[in-house]
Amino acid sequence: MKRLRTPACLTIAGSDCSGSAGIQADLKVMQIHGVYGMSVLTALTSQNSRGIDGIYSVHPVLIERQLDACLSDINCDTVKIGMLPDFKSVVRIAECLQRHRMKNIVMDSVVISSSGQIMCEGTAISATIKYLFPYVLVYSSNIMEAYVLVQRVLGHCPFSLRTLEDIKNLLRIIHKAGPRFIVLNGHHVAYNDNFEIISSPTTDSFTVDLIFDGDNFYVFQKPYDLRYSKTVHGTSCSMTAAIASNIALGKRPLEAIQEARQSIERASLSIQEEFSSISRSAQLFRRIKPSSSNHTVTLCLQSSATADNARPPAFLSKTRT
Ligand SMILES: Cc1ncc(COP(=O)(O)O)c(N)n1
Repeated sequence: MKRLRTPACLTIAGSDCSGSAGIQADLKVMQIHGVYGMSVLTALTSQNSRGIDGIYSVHPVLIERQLDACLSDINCDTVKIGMLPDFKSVVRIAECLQRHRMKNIVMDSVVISSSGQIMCEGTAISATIKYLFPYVLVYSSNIMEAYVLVQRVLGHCPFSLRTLEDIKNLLRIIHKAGPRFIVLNGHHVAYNDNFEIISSPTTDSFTVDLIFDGDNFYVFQKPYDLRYSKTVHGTSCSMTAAIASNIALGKRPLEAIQEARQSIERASLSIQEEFSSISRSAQLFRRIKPSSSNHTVTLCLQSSATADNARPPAFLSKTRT
């Protein structure tokens, strides 16, 4: 059926003055996908590819006013949430999103930046779990952030991270707290053939990304590649903005997630390392190509307890392990 209007997406995030992460990355990615982008700023930062040296939070009242201004005027298909600096902002955002009955919420966990900077107060994480998680459709994080989150959910993490099964258990706990789909970026962690985490990767080591939908784990195993850990900062902002855009375009969550992962991964891998950071950033955004919706994705499905009933969507061709 022909679309009558351009899909619209709202990003609630911090500003990255250097243009690679946060609001700036989100709007670029939405534009690439042909989605109309709106933005609510939660914080101003001074940063570049080497690190972050200043964070200034926007007053929660002004965050709420920005949100009301956008949502009371423009029909919004998807909300993408990034940096949430403090408790009060989270509470205001949660109230406002409920008031406007926003359903398609995609959240990027912005707890620690790729340069190692803490991006929010601890109480903001607790507020996110309590007030926002019940409404989150897709939640995306890396392993360290997932671990910090589980510590906040349970008060402590009841196991240490030694194997892939431990990582899956983190996702099971997060899923119980609310988000319906969880995307785990695992490219910093290396495994051996027994799926044990190893600290000194060899040429045989591999990494694992996961998607969990509450029933099934979709497992993406790749050779450990140093290039993944050297990509431009803002890669996870771009990936979640791509997921939000795909959902705004009418794709189902698993399809939206998988296409976004692939397009960002392809773009990241083709970046030429010899160039300056600004040029690498420019290359990333230039090379993000939204996937066409009718391609087949081959992935490896590892089922949880419901293995026998597991029925992946038709567009995923599965191979069981
Ligand atoms: C405003 C803002 N939001 C998010 C990130 C995280 O991105 P990364 O972890 O790639 O540094 C960032 N650096 N700045």
